[in-house]
Order: sequence, then structure tokens, then C-alpha cells
Amino acid sequence: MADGIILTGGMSERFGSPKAFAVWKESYFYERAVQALQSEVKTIWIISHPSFAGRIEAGEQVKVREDLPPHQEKGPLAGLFTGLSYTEEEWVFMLPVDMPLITKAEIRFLASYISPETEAVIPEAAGRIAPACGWFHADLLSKAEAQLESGDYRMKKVFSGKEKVIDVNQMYWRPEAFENINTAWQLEELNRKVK
Ligand SMILES: Nc1nc2c(ncn2[C@@H]2O[C@H](COP(=O)(O)OP(=O)(O)OP(=O)(O)O)[C@@H](O)[C@H]2O)c(=O)[nH]1
Repeated sequence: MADGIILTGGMSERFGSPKAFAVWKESYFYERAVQALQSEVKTIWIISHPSFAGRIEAGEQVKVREDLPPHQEKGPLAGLFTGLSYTEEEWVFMLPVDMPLITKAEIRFLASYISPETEAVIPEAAGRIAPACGWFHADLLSKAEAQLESGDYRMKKVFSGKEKVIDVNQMYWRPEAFENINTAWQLEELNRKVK
């Protein structure tokens, strides 16, 4: 079995309010992320921000945590570090909270690329790699920690050549599922485009 990590620790400055509580089809973004993951993983670790973590509903499967010191607010890599610190599973699926169209179908699709030598499976959509979304092996914990300690917070740098980047525009029937929302305008566009 695997665990899930939902990243909600960002400040959502471009969006204007915490994206965890943005609404898509009558659900908060974080609720949609939980729905996508719940049948695919054991425990879901929501790694959130102290200013609103208390508003997120936890449960038997869903645990809410904040970035572990001393790596708070250092971006998605801090969330990966915290999530991997809590999990006891070999694999996690990490999902940024701002990808409201992802469902379990995408999680399973990416899982099909895991093989023994793989350290991560991440999507590339419309020419852009989404390094904070995908399957991550627990061995990345020590690498994430070392990298945070070195002061380099770039997510992509955590990989050591054993990551698989899947071009979802070529391989997948629903590449728009990997679109991420940064602004309120993008969310309006999505409402117009996707019914
Ligand atoms: N746990 C954790 N998650 C983070 C952190 N920074 C960003 N994230 C999450 O990573 C994902 C991508 O974040 P961005 O969209 O790049 O950043 P953001 O802070 O949410 O938005 P901006 O403030 O507009 O840049 C989102 O799901 C964020 O909630 C962090 O320091 N810790």
C-alpha cells in the first residue's frame, strides 16, 4: 500500500486566498484532492500552513500536519520532506491542492510507470514538468532533507536521474487533468472550459 500527501502549505498569493478552500464543483479543492486519493492510498497526509490548517477537516484516513521545523514554508519540497517523515509506506502520491481535475484515474495511470529502479513518476503537461505531483519513493526523504539544508529548495533537484517524466499530452487521454490553478482568473476559465 501507499500513502498520499496533499500540499496545501503555500500562501496562494496569486490566488488571493488559500487555494485549499477554493471551490470546484461544490467542493473545496482540498476535499477534491482527498476524494481523488482516498481509494488509492492508506493514510492521506495534508501538509498545510499554520494560518489555516485548523480549518481542514481531519478524519480516520486524513491527517493534517504542518511543515516540520526547521523547513517550514520552503515550498513543495518542504511538504515532501514532511509527508515522507510521517509515512511508513514505501511510496507516496503527492498532490498539490491546486490541481482540482485530478482523479484516481490519473493516480493509477502514473502508478503504471513505477518499476524497481524508479524513485519518482511525475507528469509533464503541455511542455511543463510538474515536479510536485506524482509518485515518490520513501528513499527521497534523506535527499529532500539534505537539499533543504543546503538551501536549494527546487523540487526538481531532489531527483537523481531515476525519475520518470511522463508526457501526459502524448500518453494520456485527459492531459488537462494536470492543469494547476494559480489565479482566480484561471479558475473562472476552467469553469468556462470544463463542464
Ligand atoms: N507544505 C507546503 N506546501 C507548499 C509550500 N509552498 C507551496 N506549497 C504547495 O505547493 C503547491 C504549489 O504551490 P505554488 O502554487 O507554487 O505556491 P502557492 O504558495 O500556493 O501560491 P503563490 O503564493 O501564488 O506562489 C500548492 O499546493 C501549495 O499549497 C510550503 O512551503 N509547504
